[in-house]
Amino acid sequence: MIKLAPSILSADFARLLEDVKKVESAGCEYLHIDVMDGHFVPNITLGPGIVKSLRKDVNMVFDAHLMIENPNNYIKDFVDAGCDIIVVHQEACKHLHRTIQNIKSYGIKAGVSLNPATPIETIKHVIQDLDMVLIMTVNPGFGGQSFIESMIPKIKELKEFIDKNDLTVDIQVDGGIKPDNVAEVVKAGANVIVAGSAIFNSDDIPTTVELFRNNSNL
Ligand SMILES: O=C(CO)[C@@H](O)[C@H](O)COP(=O)(O)O
Ligand SMILES: [Co+2]
Repeated sequence: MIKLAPSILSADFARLLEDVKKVESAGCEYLHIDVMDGHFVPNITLGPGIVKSLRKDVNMVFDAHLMIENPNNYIKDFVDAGCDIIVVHQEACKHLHRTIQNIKSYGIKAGVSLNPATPIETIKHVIQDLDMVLIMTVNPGFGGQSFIESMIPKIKELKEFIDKNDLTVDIQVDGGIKPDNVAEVVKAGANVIVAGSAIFNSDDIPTTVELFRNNSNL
């Protein structure tokens, strides 16, 4: 069974709560919150204040994808805002082990994200502490980009590593995932599917969500 995580980057920020309620009532499990600082990635999005406001009216699992420099300095703010999972980028953490422990010290789930060019090898010594690994299937920064096909063997490699070492770690994929390629990533081993433009730009969100689920049933 996959978990669907619509990315709010493609929501209408002027109608954010209204849009989020649409994906919640369509049965999506996670709300994927893309936080960008204009340094780690060129784009700027939102901070913990907006997350805190949404938290009051939304019951989905809040999955924060921090695309920011020095994420360790902001973990507490996002925990206090109500995040359930915090994902940091391997490339943004000088002391990745410390940041993972910091996230877990608040009793929430910790994840690490890998840019397309970053090998699985770089998280080999911390993966036993993780709840989720995020394989970026586009270069981070923007919604609506094309899926990078060469990430399929990377997802498979991660899945094999997890199974071989008897770990319980979710594999999240993010970027360019649509109803017509979801089967491919699920077959490779992904079980948490981020989709921004495919869901929020759809005229019929419940039908699109159903299509994602039907197509991922292998
Ligand atoms: O983290 C990011 C982009 O950096 C993503 O979460 C995107 O927002 C996904 O959008 P689509 O590619 O599904 O439109
Ligand atoms: Co994201």
